[in-house]
Amino acid sequence: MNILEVQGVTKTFGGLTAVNDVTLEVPREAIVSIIGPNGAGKTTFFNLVTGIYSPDRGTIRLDRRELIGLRPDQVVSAGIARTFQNIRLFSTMTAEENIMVGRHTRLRAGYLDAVLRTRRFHSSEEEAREVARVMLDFVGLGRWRRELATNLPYGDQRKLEIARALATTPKLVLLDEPAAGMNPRETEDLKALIRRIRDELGVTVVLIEHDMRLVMTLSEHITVLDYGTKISEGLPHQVRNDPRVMEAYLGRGAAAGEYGKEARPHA
Ligand SMILES: Nc1ncnc2c1ncn2[C@@H]1O[C@H](COP(=O)(O)OP(=O)(O)OP(=O)(O)O)[C@@H](O)[C@H]1O
Repeated sequence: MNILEVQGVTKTFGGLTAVNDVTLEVPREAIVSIIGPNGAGKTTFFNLVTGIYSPDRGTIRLDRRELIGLRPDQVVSAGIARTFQNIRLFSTMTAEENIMVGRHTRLRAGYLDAVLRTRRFHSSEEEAREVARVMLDFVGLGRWRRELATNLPYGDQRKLEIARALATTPKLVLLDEPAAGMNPRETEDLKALIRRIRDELGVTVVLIEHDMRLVMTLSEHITVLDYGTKISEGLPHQVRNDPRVMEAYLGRGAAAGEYGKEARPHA
């Protein structure tokens, strides 16, 4: 069964159609990716799913519940967490505090519920601290608990953001370019972490990513956007060999030089 069903969403900014009639179905406990050249509409798509923007048309359902019209915090409560393309940590707070501030939504039954039920907490702060501890351990940052976020190595800061998202006990997590700026070793670590998020926590993962090696080895399904439109989707090898996808990437490479959008052959 699909956990997320997006049907025909469109979002325009003035004259620009950033997302054009996009349909996407994400099976429960899948790891899927959205790829496409710069400006293809990927982040806008995440912003639509998370309630930052409202689409002009279309429907977005999480477990059959319509999300359009919900505020971003209500979308989090409904079960969707995300990370951002650029690191958005509070640099003057510790790793632990960064997770505690993210966790203001109600605790639902989920992987944390099982851990927390075995203990009695005297305050919600104590409980939030325990959640932070569990999530830091899960992403392998237990030793950085009391360290300022800004002092963590770059790859660990990105993991901290993931831990913060997971602390809201989502059903679905959206990761916007999680490997951006990572070295190959950090990227390998990240890949293992994303698999564990799905395998051990049962959380469905949708990622936007430019690192094609990561995308091709991690994703069970890939959707390709170009100029806001879905131009291809399928298994990694199907997408990799799709001439429309190659053309989109090569065309956009050319667009960075002399060619404008109009000069570029359309997929
Ligand atoms: N708030 C906004 N107002 C106006 N235009 C916007 C807004 N947000 C996005 N756009 C435009 O929509 C298009 C899609 O942008 P978006 O950031 O979704 O692309 P992307 O695929 O995530 O790109 P990248 O890979 O570079 O992050 C771009 O042309 C962008 O300039």
